[in-house]
Amino acid sequence: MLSKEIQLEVNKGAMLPLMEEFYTIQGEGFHTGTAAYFIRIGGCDVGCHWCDVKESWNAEIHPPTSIDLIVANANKYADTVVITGGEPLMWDMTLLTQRLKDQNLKVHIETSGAYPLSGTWDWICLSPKKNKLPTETVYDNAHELKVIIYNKHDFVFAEEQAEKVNPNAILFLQPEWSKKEEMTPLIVDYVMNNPKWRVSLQTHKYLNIP
Ligand SMILES: C[S@@+](CC[C@H](N)C(=O)[O-])C[C@H]1O[C@@H](n2cnc3c(N)ncnc32)[C@H](O)[C@@H]1O
Ligand SMILES: Nc1nc2[nH]cc(C(=O)O)c2c(=O)[nH]1
Ligand code: SF4
Ligand SMILES: [Mg+2]
Repeated sequence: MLSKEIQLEVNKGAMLPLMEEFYTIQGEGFHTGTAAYFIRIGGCDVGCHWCDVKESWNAEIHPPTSIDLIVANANKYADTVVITGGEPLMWDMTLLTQRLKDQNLKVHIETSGAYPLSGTWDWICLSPKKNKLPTETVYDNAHELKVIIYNKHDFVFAEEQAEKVNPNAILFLQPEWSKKEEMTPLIVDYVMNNPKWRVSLQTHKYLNIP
């Protein structure tokens, strides 16, 4: 249990349950191949059975950390910060993104969109999940839509999500890691037949980097 004081700071978004921070190469989606400082915030209740960071789900095991400390660390690295999780939009992102932007950092988010949009973002990567669909504000503001393909039905889900997202969003299909041998060839065929989509791979896993 957090003390009342710390709980109030977390509610304001002045402290956040920080799981890890690391400087790496963005492995996925539109910005693949570019250096970025990743900030992983704990807490997620979406429950994807194939999630590759299940250790992030329980916010209570990740220490509430002041955003001043998070920003000071981020500022030492590249000019781009990626906020991920867990599900970062479970928390109020207003203060964290303001402080990062005050340092002239570009601020990106990886989100399922399952919670209302908070914060000011240079890039929003929306990766919708069937269990808990995105809110309207995230569909309207996403810069990219990245749908994970675990089985054939996920192509149908991907088309439904493409109908809901704003028309400027760039569309990606990304194989679920454990099914990649089976799904990647289907994605390749799908993109050739439906060229509004692009392929996204988890390239950091091939590069053996975080
Ligand atoms: C771990 S999630 C954290 C951010 C947010 N909760 C979300 O789902 O977008 C980061 C990205 O990894 C993707 N992802 C998670 N597990 C994966 C897996 N096993 N294979 C492929 N992509 C995966 C998610 O869809 C999301 O785009
Ligand atoms: N290198 C690298 N790129 C990523 N892109 C999205 C990631 C995430 O977990 O949100 C991720 C990650 O965990 N590592
Ligand atoms: S929404 Fe993201 S963090 Fe949450 S379970 Fe799904 S992939 Fe994992
Ligand atoms: Mg990851």
